[in-house]
Amino acid sequence: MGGQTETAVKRDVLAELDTYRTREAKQQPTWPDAAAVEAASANLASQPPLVFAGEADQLKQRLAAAARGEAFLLQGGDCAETFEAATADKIRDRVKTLLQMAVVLTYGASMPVIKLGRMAGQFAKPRSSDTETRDGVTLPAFRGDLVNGYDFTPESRAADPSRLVQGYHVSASTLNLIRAFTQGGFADLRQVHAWNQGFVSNPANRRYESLAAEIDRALKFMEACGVESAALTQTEFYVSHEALLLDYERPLTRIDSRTGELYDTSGHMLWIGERTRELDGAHVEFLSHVRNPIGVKLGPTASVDDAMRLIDKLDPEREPGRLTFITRMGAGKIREALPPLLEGVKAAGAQPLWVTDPMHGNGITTATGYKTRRFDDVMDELRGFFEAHRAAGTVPGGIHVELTGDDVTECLGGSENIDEETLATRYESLCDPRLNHMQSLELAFLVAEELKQIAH
Ligand SMILES: O=C[C@H](O)[C@H](O)COP(=O)(O)O
Ligand SMILES: C=C(OP(=O)(O)O)C(=O)O
Ligand SMILES: [Mn+2]
Repeated sequence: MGGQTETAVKRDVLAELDTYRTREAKQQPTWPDAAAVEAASANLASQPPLVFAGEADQLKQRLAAAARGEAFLLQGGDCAETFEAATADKIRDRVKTLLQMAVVLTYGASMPVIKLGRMAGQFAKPRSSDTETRDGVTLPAFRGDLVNGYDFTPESRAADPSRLVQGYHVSASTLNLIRAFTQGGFADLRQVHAWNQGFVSNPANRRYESLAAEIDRALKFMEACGVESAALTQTEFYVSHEALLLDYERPLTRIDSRTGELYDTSGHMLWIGERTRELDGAHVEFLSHVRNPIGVKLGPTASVDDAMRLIDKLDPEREPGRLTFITRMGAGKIREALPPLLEGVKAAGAQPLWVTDPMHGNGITTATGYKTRRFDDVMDELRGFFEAHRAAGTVPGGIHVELTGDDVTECLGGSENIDEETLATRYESLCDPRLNHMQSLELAFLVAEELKQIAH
């Protein structure tokens, strides 16, 4: 192909991608200075990709296995990552928590677990309201560190495009550390006890300890038999975030030199949120043009028709692993809302990966103003998810949760029995309440029980 022609082909591919600019993009910030957005965008466009297209393809294959019931997806991390909390200790504790949960699930289900962080890019938030009022003062709502600051001052809450570039660099250093941890020996299964160290002692990690002891024995047995495998010493770990801010996603979208196809290189998997999944909206249009695995959140108002149109638009070829539906119905609604969706999509012959987000349909606000969730509701939605799939004969392929390795008090209940008064002691989230380390392990044990029933 001549140089001229190749340039023309690339131009056409990018022009198609840019169709999204003609569609309505909800939940975008009001940037005060268009020239500064241009400059940030040009800067991002000149940066190296954060992930390699081949890795996104590999994840797609793993997700395809999950959709067939041959693997299980564990997707988790903060609601809103922050620049300040992108420290070695906090990243390590989140990775450790996910590795621990993965061990519990793998052991329970005898199935590979795909580890996918809500990490290294989860910096932009859709909000119910554009503004926040405190003591009679109204300012723009906090939209995530990629947009503005959390401090309640006019300066901090003004949208600042230079944050787009800062977010790229924080994502790069986060991803670098994740890669180092998971490839460099930290994720070696012989560290299964070490991942539990440093966390406050609690019933869930004591239960974990006894499972870790069993795994240890099994590993020693395998070692004695001469079994050696990289699968025991390293682990694949992928990253994902909501592709909300198109001024961030667009300049990080690149043409893959191997295939000439477009990939959004800001993360391995990108998802579309409940508030931005309109079929004719900019987010659906944008992601329809990239080849990464894509998720879409589906809330209780989603119809079979909505789901089928999204499938036709985002996955017209029905490519295995391409599309994940992340349902977030609420504990009180899942048993009514999910079965018809599963049955309708199945009847139409489609096989997306079905994942449950048992967090976002269960939000409540306490009298004292804390956004929280009851751990019991989260567990109840999880059970409802497995029930619905059992009844429909479809595959419950994974979970999507907001969690942290820190000992926070953001969700009510769990075996520590966090109550409304306790919430104030260590409520650190800048957006939604996360499961703490113990609640995350408890949840993993429950899911493992459910998966065991399927396996046997
Ligand atoms: O994850 C996010 C929240 O659910 C979303 O940002 C909405 O939060 P809000 O209702 O506090 O704006
Ligand atoms: C905003 C989120 O979810 P949803 O789009 O399902 O409300 C989220 O995952 O943080
Ligand atoms: Mn959230």
